[in-house]
Amino acid sequence: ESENTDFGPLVRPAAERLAVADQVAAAKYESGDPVEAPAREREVLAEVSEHAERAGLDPAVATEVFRDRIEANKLVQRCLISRWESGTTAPPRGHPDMDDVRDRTDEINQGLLDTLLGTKSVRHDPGCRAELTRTSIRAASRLDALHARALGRGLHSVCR
Ligand SMILES: O=C(O)C(=O)C[C@]1(C(=O)O)C=C[C@@H](O)C=C1
Repeated sequence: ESENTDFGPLVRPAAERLAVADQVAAAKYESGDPVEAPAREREVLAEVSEHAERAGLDPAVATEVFRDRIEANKLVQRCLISRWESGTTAPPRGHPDMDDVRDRTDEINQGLLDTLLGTKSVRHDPGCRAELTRTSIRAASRLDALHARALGRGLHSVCR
């Protein structure tokens, strides 16, 4: 079966964004900063909205999709940090620089926006939900349970 479904380019960077959540969690675990970073969220969403507008994508739609990505990201961070705090799993030893991690997130966001534009017609197709589910199940098989769940959460509003 082909990997190359219409949603592949949308689901892959979503999974990649969640891998970055581990790094964000490690940095916050170390610094004690809260998972929630409202100023950064506003910055991300303003950027998304502006880029969407320029690309001819409904900014409200793009914002909704990215709010889900952010929620998924926070789900992973909260869960990992509580595991590390409770000693369920050993905390990471090192952590990356937060600015580097956010630069990486910006790159992924840009790629995601491009694919949102490229998947406009399939996202409006009545078969969207089924096809999206198929693609995400395949991608989730390479993830642990937490990231698989978060992947689903992050894709809530992809289908119109
Ligand atoms: O940059 C961060 O601090 C993150 O945790 C990432 C992220 C995001 O997904 O873009 C998620 C939660 C924060 O509230 C802000 C942004």
